[in-house]
Amino acid sequence: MSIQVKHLTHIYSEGLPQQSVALEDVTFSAEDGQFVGIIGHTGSGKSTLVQHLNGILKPKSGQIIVSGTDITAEGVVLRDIRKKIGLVFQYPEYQLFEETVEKDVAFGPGNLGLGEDEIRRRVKEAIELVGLDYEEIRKRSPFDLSGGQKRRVAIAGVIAMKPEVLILDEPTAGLDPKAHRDVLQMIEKVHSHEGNIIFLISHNMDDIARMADKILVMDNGRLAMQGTAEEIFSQEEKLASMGLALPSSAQLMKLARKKGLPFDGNFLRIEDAEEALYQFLKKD
Ligand SMILES: Nc1ncnc2c1ncn2[C@@H]1O[C@H](COP(=O)(O)OP(=O)(O)OP(=O)(O)O)[C@@H](O)[C@H]1O
Repeated sequence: MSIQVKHLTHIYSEGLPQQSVALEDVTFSAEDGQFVGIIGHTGSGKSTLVQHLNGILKPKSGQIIVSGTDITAEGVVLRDIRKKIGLVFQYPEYQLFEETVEKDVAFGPGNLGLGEDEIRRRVKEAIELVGLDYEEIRKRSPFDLSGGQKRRVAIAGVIAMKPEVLILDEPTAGLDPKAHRDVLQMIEKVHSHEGNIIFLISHNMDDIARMADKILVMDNGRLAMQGTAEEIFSQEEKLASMGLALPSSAQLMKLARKKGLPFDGNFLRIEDAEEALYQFLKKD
């Protein structure tokens, strides 16, 4: 599986006084198993971009080639694209609607035309992958669950379709710190289990620095930067000009360096900062 996005441009309400150029000439690619983080200020075009990847939005111009097929071409069957490319919207729990968790998670695979046994197997696997107890939760109403549980059930519904590409638009928005950590761990688990391409939109630089193999930085509808966490977060001034900060561990160690403490490195992960501080403090 590979995705190539070429010169993608999208304009909302084109020709009307309120027209807005949400994407302009965006080009990048993602390969099998890659974890792609997408960052950028509010309104920079992140959600608009990912909604093109599974055909919800059509571009004004440009192409999206999914394993050799241009999904923006006339006559492409969107159902086939959505089998391969799953999108978890912001606050996906608002889309839960069935009476039981089991039925809700089964909805997507049911639409794929799979047999009952295969649907049941996938539902169980997806519920367990998102860290919920299948037997305990399957007959419960999704509406009686906690916020974090609802979010997981909604994500399980997309995972159960076994998408080759899984897109998550701010999956931890509004969750408390524990649920935030749990959902991220779950995403890492799904990624290592399924080996799919993941696109993760987040405002949390620590999460992106930790998880992404490749980062796309959006700014006013343009792809302003792309690269590894090391490449992106070594350009602090450029990020600041786009309203973006370094991960908090990198900021902390920068402050320590300013105070004359001998910390070299970028400290993109909190564990690296902890280890350096620990080694420093335990000396003599
Ligand atoms: N349905 C729409 N109709 C008109 N304009 C829209 C629509 N959706 C988004 N826009 C505009 O397109 C631009 C990009 O919006 P988008 O939601 O893609 O940004 P974003 O980076 O995902 O923002 P956020 O971080 O706040 O979710 C913004 O200027 C926004 O106002």
